[in-house]
Amino acid sequence: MSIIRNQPLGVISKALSVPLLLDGSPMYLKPERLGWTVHVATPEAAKQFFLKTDIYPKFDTLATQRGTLLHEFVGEKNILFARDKNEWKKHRKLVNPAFHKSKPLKLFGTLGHKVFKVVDEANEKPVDVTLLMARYTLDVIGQAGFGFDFDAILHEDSKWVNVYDEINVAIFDPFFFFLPFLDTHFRWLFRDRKRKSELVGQFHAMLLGVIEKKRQVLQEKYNAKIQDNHHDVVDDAEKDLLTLMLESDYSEGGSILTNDEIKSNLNVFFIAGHDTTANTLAFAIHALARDPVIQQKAREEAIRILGDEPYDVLPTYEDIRQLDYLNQVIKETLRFYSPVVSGLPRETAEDTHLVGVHLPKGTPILVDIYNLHHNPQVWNHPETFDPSRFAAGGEADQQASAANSKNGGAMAWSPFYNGQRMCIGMQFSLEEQRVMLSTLCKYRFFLFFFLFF
Ligand code: HEM
Repeated sequence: MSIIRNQPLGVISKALSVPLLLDGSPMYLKPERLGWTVHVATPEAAKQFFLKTDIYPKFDTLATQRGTLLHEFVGEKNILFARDKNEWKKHRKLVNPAFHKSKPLKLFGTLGHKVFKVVDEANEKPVDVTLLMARYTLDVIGQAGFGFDFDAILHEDSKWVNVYDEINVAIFDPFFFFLPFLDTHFRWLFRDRKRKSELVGQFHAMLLGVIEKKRQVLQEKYNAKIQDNHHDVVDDAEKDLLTLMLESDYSEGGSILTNDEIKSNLNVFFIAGHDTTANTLAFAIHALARDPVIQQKAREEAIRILGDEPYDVLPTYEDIRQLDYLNQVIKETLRFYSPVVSGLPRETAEDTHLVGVHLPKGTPILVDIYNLHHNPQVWNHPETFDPSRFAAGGEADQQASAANSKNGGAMAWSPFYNGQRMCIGMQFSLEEQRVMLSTLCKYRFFLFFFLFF
């Protein structure tokens, strides 16, 4: 009934799957697109799953999507969908340095100032926070990803924002997502779908243009360096991910990833990094609006660290390291709302046992992040939003303590997954959230209800 009534995931989960965990079961079966799929929902089972990537390789998700708009958009070879270990390692190695440099805090802060402009211009009228955060993270991923300005916060009707939005909505259209054969075999019946495919082509052409241009600039810089030993003057933190990827490509001695592979990885950053962070930010603001006490505590901390001058500030590393309470709010938001409810499905590469349960070769399996985070056998009062779980020495620390480590306690909180294939954008996203939320705290958040009669 919950599904038919189109109720939120939390309600469906509470009604259907959480009860299956009450007797301490580590996993349950659920029908998915790939057939009956094992959903893992305890830290101990999750730990074994995360650490044994050879036994639980990614399912070839793209094989079921070849010819769909999703496949057209992300392409074949990239870090997220790679199933083959060597293929994945190649991408991760090239993408890694870009994510391990310091993060573009200045960019996060400057784009935040544009957000304030929108809020100020609303003049105390309600603001659609979900939309505004989606605009913010699109501008972040455009500029931090490949130095491209979508200008989405201030001009939501600009050409590339519309193109990207249309593609994004079309890719996850449930009709085509759950019936991919309509896309692969019957697209000719849907004229609008064909137009979406043309938009993907336009978007890709734009990306390839940017990649090619950056390659040329780097090649020239690289040649100049060889001639006059000239040193780079641009701060790594303010370089975009594409430049950092191409630079590490050069330091590896030439083009290891083709333009198509680089483009595919950039598209993955959109799929993996845009809505995920936007939704977390929107959920955090929602949680603060629902609880004035938590909101006030977060605001007092932000003012203590950033000051309450009338002008807009740009938080430094030193500042955001001190945002202890806000960090707890962010972590609790990621637990409570779990913007990624589960990772991409894996399948067992051989007959195996997971916490004593026999799983035959070829079984589809994933960690159900939402239910792991809402499992009453794991968390005290999981349906209460309580940031103090993440205070030093609090519930999360106790879970992760040495005494609980063999039971996978440290994996009880896994919004970014864990192990080798953990989210590479985790720190990037966390810094982005810390900058946005700490500076946005100068406003007071209220819930606004639409009443329909
Ligand atoms: C709140 C924000 C985010 C959440 C909750 C999140 C969550 C996740 C999860 C659960 C995975 C594992 C997926 C799987 O293996 O099936 C993942 C992987 C990944 N994420 Fe994120 N993510 C976030 C933000 C980002 C950002 C900002 C970026 C990039 C700019 C990013 C890039 C990636 C990539 C490239 C992978 C694949 C890593 C690999 O397989 O080696 N994510 N993310």
